[in-house]
Amino acid sequence: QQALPNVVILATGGTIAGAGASAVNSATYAAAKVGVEKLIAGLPELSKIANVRGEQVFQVASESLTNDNLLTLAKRVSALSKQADVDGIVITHGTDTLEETAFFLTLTVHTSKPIIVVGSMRPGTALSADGALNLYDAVSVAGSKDAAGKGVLVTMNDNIDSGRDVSKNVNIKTSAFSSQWGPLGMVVEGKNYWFRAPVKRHTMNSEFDIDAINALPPVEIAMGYEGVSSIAIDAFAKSGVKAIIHGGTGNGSVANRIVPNLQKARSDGVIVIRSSRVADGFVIRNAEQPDDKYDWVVAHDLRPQKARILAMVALTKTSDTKELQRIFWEY
Ligand SMILES: NC(=O)CC[C@H](N)C(=O)O
Repeated sequence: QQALPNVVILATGGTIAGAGASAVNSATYAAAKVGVEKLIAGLPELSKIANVRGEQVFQVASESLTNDNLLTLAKRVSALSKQADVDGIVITHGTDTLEETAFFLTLTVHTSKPIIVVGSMRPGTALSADGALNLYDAVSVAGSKDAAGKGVLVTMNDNIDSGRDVSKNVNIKTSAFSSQWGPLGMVVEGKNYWFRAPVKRHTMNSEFDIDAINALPPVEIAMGYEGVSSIAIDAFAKSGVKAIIHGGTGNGSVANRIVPNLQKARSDGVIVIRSSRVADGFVIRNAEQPDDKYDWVVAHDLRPQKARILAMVALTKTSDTKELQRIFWEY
């Protein structure tokens, strides 16, 4: 229909495409089973709010996605966003790493058209399945003009969150996704209600462009905890990683016995990025560790898995630690 927006659904798998043996299987089921055509056919309400078509990009549980998958998906989103007959794009995705893909897309796809990443916590076969409404909301937001220019968004549980800020914070409830900075708005019965806008650089305003990125450098994460050894850090450094994200305790603190190992990694050319395993808050430069002296970078408010995404993207352009720190403040 002419008056309706054209929305493309890129399906990648996850619970939103999951199926269980019975309606009471809300947690025991197989992810990534239902194809995109069936997802669309199962939600006839979509045809009232958009001209929807689907593409099956992958059919996987999101914990198994690779860097190559990220590149493939982002390049497809970028190509579609340049088409005059596409007004918005929805990506259906497993929830386990949804926040990583959403952040990657918001850093690298140059468009102001709405891009929405969506998943569900229960398979479509379960009682009170959440996928249908989440997908309806995603298509609705993707087709609305007021969602343009806000970066990649996530619609889960009636909220509209920033793809940069949002994380999976509960692993078993439909209220799984939230951000310490709050949602940008809510979507109710096909209408968007906005309350805030992102201030970090994204999409049109990003210096990174997926059309120019063909490979991502290896970046690994080492956790901090009582009794931590240097085994992981030494192995990562030896393997040739370009950066190590240290998911430290508290304010990004680092056990004194592994500081020399991280210093050695840095002097061998590995970028060291301090983040925190604590869900909320942020890491302050030169607090806990002398970052200036050691030539380390801090991850601002990004959790280790989000810091890894930004590090990979940033390292496609620079390995200068001052530049990397600027990037971590700005994105
Ligand atoms: N709720 C989910 O989507 C989790 C299913 C699966 N582990 C995934 O991330 O794809």
